[in-house]
Amino acid sequence: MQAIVEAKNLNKKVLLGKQNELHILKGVNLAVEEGEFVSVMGPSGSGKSTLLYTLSGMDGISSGSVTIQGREIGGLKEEDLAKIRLTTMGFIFQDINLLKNLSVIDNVMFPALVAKGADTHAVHEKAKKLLQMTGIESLADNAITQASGGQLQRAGICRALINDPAIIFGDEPTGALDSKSAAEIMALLADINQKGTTVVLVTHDAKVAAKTERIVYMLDGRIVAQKHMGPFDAHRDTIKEREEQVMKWLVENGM
Ligand SMILES: Nc1ncnc2c1ncn2[C@@H]1O[C@H](COP(=O)(O)OP(=O)(O)OP(=O)(O)O)[C@@H](O)[C@H]1O
Repeated sequence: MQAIVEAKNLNKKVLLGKQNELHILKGVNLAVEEGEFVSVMGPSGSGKSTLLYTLSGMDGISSGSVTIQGREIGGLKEEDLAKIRLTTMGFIFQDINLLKNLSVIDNVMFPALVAKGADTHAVHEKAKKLLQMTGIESLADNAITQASGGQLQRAGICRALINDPAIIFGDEPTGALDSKSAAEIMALLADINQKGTTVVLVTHDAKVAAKTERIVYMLDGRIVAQKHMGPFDAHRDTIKEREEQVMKWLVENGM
């Protein structure tokens, strides 16, 4: 299996004032393979979001390297990096970041229309299919202010998928949702992953992590433990058992 995204000895430092430097990521090594479903856990401030943003090239790094599909992104021009982000990656955030003056379907279509020469009709058809897949097709023409949190998150997933990304990054994608909506969104992400898209998400929630194949645990800017759960198989496993395994692992490792 080839790594679709890989960090080698990744360091991220930021200057706080003139004198103080904060070392956020401290020599992180992580290879995510094509088709994997990975979650990143760890206490608040351990560097999870920073890892996600540096892996996706949304944030720069101080030293080390990040490669996406074998291509090191460190030396790329912003324009080239933006193109890679647009065509290779989808992003789902906790605070969904949809544009308030656009309808649900226009929000979903937006990243595809940014590309020059996009076929608006084809993009519209594809957006409709995605809305259908996520069960919110009836909201297509509604203002996003009329949608619930779970519905907005579904729209966010549709938007993340519109350019057929090879990889989806999620920063607490279920963090703002009630448990029923969170479970539905996770089922959707698992389904997308089964169809071949790599998914990497940050979560505080053991129930969310239990649905992923591999859990990476961060502490103070380092990856200190990993757990290979294997793919969730609804015929063989119950999510409750997997969640208990995750909780046990967290406790055993003093996490
Ligand atoms: N641009 C920045 N400038 C200053 N400090 C930063 C910056 N980005 C992150 N930090 C700090 O780096 C640390 C790691 O932040 P990060 O958001 O990656 O952690 P996290 O594990 O995702 O936390 P949480 O679970 O609370 O979201 C925190 O102490 C944060 O305040």
